[in-house]
Amino acid sequence: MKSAIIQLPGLNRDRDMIAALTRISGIAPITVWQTETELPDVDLVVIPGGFSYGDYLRCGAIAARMPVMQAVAEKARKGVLVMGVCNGFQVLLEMGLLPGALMRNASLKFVCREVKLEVTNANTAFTRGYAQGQIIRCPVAHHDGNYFADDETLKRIEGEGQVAFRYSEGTNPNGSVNDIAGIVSDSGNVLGMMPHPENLIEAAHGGDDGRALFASLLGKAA
Ligand SMILES: NC(=O)CC[C@H](N)C(=O)O
Repeated sequence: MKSAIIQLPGLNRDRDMIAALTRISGIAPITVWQTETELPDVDLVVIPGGFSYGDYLRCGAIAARMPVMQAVAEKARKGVLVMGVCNGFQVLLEMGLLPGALMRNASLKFVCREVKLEVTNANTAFTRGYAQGQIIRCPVAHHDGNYFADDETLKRIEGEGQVAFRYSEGTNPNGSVNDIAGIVSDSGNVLGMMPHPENLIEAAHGGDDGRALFASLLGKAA
């Protein structure tokens, strides 16, 4: 599988994502700077986590308006897999590629800890390596992870199986409505999630529960 990683000033999880994709797919992703207007021919585009533009204005708002994002939106429209993790999720919401918004954590504090996630829909390109309802460990590190959507949108995404991951076992770290931790687009090829699966892929990380997500994308066993 060929992948591209978008790089923006202020991101800090891009190297972790590159390492995870390289480790699991055996092919290093192509890195694409924010000012590019075209993307290479790839199967997967990833917007990694961090603090693009210092989180000024709103997390992800400035990044969403950079030239490369039009190319990302075009790939999404064509059905190419697009994944945004943490700041990447915020960018995808700001671009309108996913519904809802991420607000300041209910605690008004930055949270950096491990949570439990339920794989709410194991029938997506990103989650098929997990069992339906499986509980996995995953780290989080953010201050704007409080997912919100209006009642109508919430009903739709819940009804259509667009909730991919939910915080479980009372570990919701940010006040997200319905414990939502990650969602897919109605077309199923765009995933946004706050937790960081790229930081739990091998023994040195203290576990490998994130591995199956990447393996799902590659059509490989975890
Ligand atoms: N780790 C991240 O990507 C953090 C995202 C964003 N800067 C926040 O704190 O909410």
